[in-house]
Amino acid sequence: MSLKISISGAAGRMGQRLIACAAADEDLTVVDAIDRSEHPSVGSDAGLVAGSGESGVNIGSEYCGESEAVIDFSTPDGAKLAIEYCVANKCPLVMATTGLEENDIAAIKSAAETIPVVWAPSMSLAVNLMMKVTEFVGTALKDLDGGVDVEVIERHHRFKVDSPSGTALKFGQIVGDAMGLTHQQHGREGVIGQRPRNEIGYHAIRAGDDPGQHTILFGMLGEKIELHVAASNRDCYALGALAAAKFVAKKTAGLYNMFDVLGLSDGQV
Ligand SMILES: NC(=O)C1=CN([C@@H]2O[C@H](COP(=O)(O)OP(=O)(O)OC[C@H]3O[C@@H](n4cnc5c(N)ncnc54)[C@H](O)[C@@H]3O)[C@@H](O)[C@H]2O)C=CC1
Ligand SMILES: O=C(O)C1=N[C@H](C(=O)O)C[C@H](O)C1
Repeated sequence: MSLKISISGAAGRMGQRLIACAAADEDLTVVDAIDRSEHPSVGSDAGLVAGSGESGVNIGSEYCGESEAVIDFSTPDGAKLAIEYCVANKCPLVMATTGLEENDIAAIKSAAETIPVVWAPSMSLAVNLMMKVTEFVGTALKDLDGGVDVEVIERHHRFKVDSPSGTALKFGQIVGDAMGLTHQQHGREGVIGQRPRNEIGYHAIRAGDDPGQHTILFGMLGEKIELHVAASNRDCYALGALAAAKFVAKKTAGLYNMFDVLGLSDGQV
């Protein structure tokens, strides 16, 4: 039986790749292609907009009510509507939108009390594996004599609106927890003095059409480690989100992440 899914943010860069990748998966059927009502593609066939051929589903702003999982790659406003729809209709949710505020995050956690939710800033296998490696390296270097300076450097396309990326913030949280680093420093300018020991530096580069790269730099005295992960295109995120939809559709209420989907949770690796 094919799983019926809804895509929120369907006319966007990620939405189009989700529509195209889902069309190539016989275990999935897209029943809703949701976008904001003012979007110029509303009323057009979602598959034609995505360049993957006619799908028979037009982009619209109302859910049809048949969905067995909603995938949201939109904006904080779109995410809010997706959460409200899923809670009201007891529908499993995959939340991929970044740049969320505290109240949005509270809404995700509250939703997970009644429906299953997968929430992750990156649906990529490689990124999630690198999070595990980052935790390992951070833990190993925690008490190193001479100290270790951690910098998180991310690169994305010029169209990205949130900064730093949700993934960079997650890398920072992981390495901060592992190493006991408490201060977040976003860029540096002026005569600000020597680098304090307890900070994580974040640097967000915006250039061209880059689909996403993250580097975690561990700077020591005499040597350094740079962990680097880069997307070649957006399908790593789309395919991860579709796997998350299949996962979440079988789960009971609760908050899950991509470690759960990929079998990378503690005790599984
Ligand atoms: N977790 C992950 O693996 C990834 C997350 N993202 C995140 O996904 C989000 C979308 O990224 P892109 O596709 O590049 O952006 P985009 O700007 O190309 O697409 C967003 C789409 O959402 C639509 N939208 C706006 N309001 C809406 C509403 N109320 N309901 C439904 N749709 C609405 C927009 O009209 C647009 O078509 C961003 O927050 C981005 O950071 C992007 C890639 C991977
Ligand atoms: O906006 C993007 O493109 C991406 N956003 C996500 C983030 O903010 O971490 C994930 C990925 O890096 C692509």
